Amino acid sequence: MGQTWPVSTTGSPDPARPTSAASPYIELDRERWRALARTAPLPLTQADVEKLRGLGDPIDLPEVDVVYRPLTALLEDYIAATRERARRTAEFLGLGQGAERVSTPFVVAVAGSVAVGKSTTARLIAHLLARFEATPSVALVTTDGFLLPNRVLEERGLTARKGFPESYDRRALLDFVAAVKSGAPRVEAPVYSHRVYDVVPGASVVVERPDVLVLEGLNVLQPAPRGRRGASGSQAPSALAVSDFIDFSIYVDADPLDIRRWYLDRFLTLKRTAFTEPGSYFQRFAAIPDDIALAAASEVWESVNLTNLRENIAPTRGRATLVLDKGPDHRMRRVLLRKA
Ligand SMILES: Nc1ncnc2c1ncn2[C@@H]1O[C@H](COP(=O)(O)OP(=O)(O)O)[C@@H](O)[C@H]1O
Ligand SMILES: CC(C)(COP(=O)(O)O)[C@@H](O)C(=O)NCCC(=O)O
Repeated sequence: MGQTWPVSTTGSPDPARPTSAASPYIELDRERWRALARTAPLPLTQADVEKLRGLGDPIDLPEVDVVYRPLTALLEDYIAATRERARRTAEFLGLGQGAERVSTPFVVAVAGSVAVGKSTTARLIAHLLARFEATPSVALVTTDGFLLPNRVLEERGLTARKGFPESYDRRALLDFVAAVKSGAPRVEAPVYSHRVYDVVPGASVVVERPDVLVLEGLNVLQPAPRGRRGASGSQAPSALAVSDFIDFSIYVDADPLDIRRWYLDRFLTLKRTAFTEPGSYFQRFAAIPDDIALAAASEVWESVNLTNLRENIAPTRGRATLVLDKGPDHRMRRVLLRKA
């Protein structure tokens, strides 16, 4: 509570303002980015508007138009360039009409804090990318399915560390993304339920070689964990990270005080809706007064989610291809795009 934590002191340098004069990013302020919407293709149709409203987020449609239409047009350009490179590589290798043989799903990752708006961004991007003729098939996977089951978290003393890198089955997540990027015809990802606050035994989402995989999660830009040394002192072969299989990454950024407010607002909304449902892990909160429930949620924010943001998530921001910086009202303030 009352946390003062300016964006520039998150433990990693603001990627737009590194200590040296040069930055690896091009910075576009709201007006400059907005101007791109005038020429970006595929304006929203009535069907899009209805579909987007049906996604359950309080989406401001003009905002979708100015932010996500240029963003998805840019992504389509990266996808086309990647496919062209695959075609040229196949030609170089003498694989004949083998663009297929080296071309795999384009993986777009969406990273950022709990409650910063990753899910909303990922859903919007997935919907908008599927409208393009070149990418009709788009799959969306969230990394929460790869969290260790509550039973295992308890055994390892990680119950209060949900969302921290060590709370995931990192090997399974890495294997999943590696299989998708290997062009495997069918890959399964486990599923997490926010209602029961646990991984759903036996449930999975199937990814069948889509044009694009949107992968959303707190830790998608995390570097590989430090490899354990084997008996011979040699480094264990675990140096790969999920980020090695990402083609384009988006870090959704905002002031932590704003994110905290969004977290608590969402908590209050859920308290009145999802928490009242039978089987909800948080049903006990539905019946207690708002101020008491909010005090408990603030404590979780400070001790779990803000700590994870500071220690593990914000330090990965500078690895993103694009940083989407949002103001207190969720409106985009600026976009940082990595120089080519
Ligand atoms: N563009 C937006 N406009 C208004 N509210 C938003 C927007 N993006 C996210 N939110 C709200 O902020 C909260 C957090 O967003 P969400 O996508 O659930 O975050 P995350 O997936 O990062 O935890 C939710 O209550 C969501 O409805
Ligand atoms: C499930 C999450 C860890 C997010 O997982 P992600 O999909 O980003 O991998 C997070 O939403 C969460 O529930 N955190 C636990 C702390 C809390 O209840 O706020």
